Amino acid sequence: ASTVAQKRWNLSDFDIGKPLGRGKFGHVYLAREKRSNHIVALKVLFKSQLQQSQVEHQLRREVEIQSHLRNPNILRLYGYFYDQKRVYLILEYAARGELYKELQKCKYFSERRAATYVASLARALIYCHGKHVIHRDIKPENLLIGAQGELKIADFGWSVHTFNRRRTMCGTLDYLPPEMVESVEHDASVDIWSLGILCYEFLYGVPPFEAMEHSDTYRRIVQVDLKFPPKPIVSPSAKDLISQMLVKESSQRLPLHKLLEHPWIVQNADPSG
Ligand SMILES: Cn1ncc2ncnc(NCCc3cnc(NC(=O)Nc4cccc(C(F)(F)F)c4)s3)c21
Repeated sequence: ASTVAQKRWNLSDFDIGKPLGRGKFGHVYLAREKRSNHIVALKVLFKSQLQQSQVEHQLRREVEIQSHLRNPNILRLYGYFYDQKRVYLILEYAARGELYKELQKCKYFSERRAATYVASLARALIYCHGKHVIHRDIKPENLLIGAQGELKIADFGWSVHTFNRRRTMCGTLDYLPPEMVESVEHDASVDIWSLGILCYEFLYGVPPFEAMEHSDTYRRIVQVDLKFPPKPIVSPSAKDLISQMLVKESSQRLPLHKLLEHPWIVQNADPSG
């Protein structure tokens, strides 16, 4: 039988449902594939905008990379199709939506919830790095929540196979490690830095180097100006983990498999993830 990936899809294969969100390049809709009744998310991208931003090659790379990734904490990209004006991404549907909205609602997460998310992201990144893929854009906006509350990394639009490493700047600087902000060579340890930023933001509700001006954020990142506010109360063990991840020298950052053995993760993360 032909797998999902080989079928040539088109819009008439789907019933389109409610909008799920809108990104810079287009909107996402709930959709049902008519023959199988399979619920998916359909991201609609305008070719004109992709051409304007010269990102078509990134989209092709994303589709290529995603077609080889299978992990419970990585949102599946089942396939794509296009018509005259648009490109459509057929995506796994994450029933509990966007993590950043959940973080805004709760202000910050409990240590158990934060550690559970960080551990599942670490496992997903170990899987990606094992396939020589670095995501490079780990931030709350790219994280979704599945039906059982599990975290799913989405949007590999900035991911690369680790032999080519160039990247142009775009989007928030907050999650970028020093070597990317300074635009020098970088490797999989960039995702360890971003995971450290995320862990801080899960616990405090804001990323550690946030500042009013880009120039101030830039300076705080390259100086690793890491401060832990007195509120909310966060365990010393959590601060120890974050301090081992937000290290300027990329080779000195805590490796992801060591993160899974860190006491804060062992004592707080729910093993099911
Ligand atoms: C909101 N929401 N709620 C539930 C839910 N369930 C599933 N998905 C959702 N949202 C979509 C999440 C995405 C996954 N993969 C993406 N990929 C992408 O957007 N790629 C992409 C776009 C434009 C340009 C480029 C390029 F060219 F620069 F590379 C790359 S977006 C959901």
